[in-house]
Amino acid sequence: MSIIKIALTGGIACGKSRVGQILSGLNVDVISLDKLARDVVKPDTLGLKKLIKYFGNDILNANKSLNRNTLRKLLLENKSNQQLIEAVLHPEILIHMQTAIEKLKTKLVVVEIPLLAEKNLTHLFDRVIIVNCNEKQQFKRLIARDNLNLKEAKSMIFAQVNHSLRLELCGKLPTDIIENNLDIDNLTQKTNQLYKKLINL
Ligand SMILES: CC(C)(COP(=O)(O)OP(=O)(O)OC[C@H]1O[C@@H](n2cnc3c(N)ncnc32)[C@H](O)[C@@H]1O)[C@@H](O)C(=O)NCCC(=O)NCCS
Ligand SMILES: Nc1ncnc2c1ncn2[C@@H]1O[C@H](COP(=O)(O)OP(=O)(O)OP(=O)(O)O)[C@@H](O)[C@H]1O
Repeated sequence: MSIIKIALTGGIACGKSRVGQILSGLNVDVISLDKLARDVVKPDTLGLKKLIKYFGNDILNANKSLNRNTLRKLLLENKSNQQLIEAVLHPEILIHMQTAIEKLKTKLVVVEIPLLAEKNLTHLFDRVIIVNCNEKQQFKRLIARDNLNLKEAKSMIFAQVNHSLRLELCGKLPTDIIENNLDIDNLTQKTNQLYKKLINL
């Protein structure tokens, strides 16, 4: 039987990685596309070379690694930068994802994929988990975690679709929603419950 591929998505800072960590602690294979996105821009990669070609050496730190703050600013500056960065990085990220999935021998894999709905990638998966939280929590968590100002936080949130559109765009896939507005214990409890459902599929 082929592996069940479950997309783990949701708005920025709503708690996808936390859910991924909890599932990973339950021995589920979890692949993070944010992590793969870092791998494809390591020094000397084709990904980083292409970004340098478009944006110049200003996107590098003194040690030649990618300055992620600078790339984030460029991405948020205008739509054409965002499209360019995504056109360079997404194909590489998706190849890495397929390779990682092919290596697995388990019953299911969870892929943390922030832009599932935005990039219309639902056809690559069998099911979806959407982690959602209210806007107040989302701002609070994003600002605290990434040390952004309110304007930057707003731009990151508005670079993505909102929850109802995300839900609509994932419409064809069986969907589980985790509402993450309370504490970590509550999130752990909800994730454990979902885990029991998923391993019995
Ligand atoms: C903009 C970058 C440099 C910011 O790096 P940083 O280390 O601060 O954040 P990190 O990579 O952990 O991403 C945090 C979150 O930002 C959001 N995000 C990232 N890229 C995008 C994007 N292109 N559009 C909308 N939201 C995005 C996601 O919710 C993601 O989980 C980085 O996210 C990036 O390289 N983005 C382009 C690649 C991409 O689209 N990645 C998304 C996963 S496929
Ligand atoms: N229930 C919760 N209570 C308190 N803090 C939380 C809760 N859930 C998540 N957080 C915190 O909020 C921040 C955002 O969570 P997380 O990194 O899991 O979000 P994400 O959806 O993966 O974000 P991104 O799209 O940026 O990758 C983190 O600092 C995390 O520890």
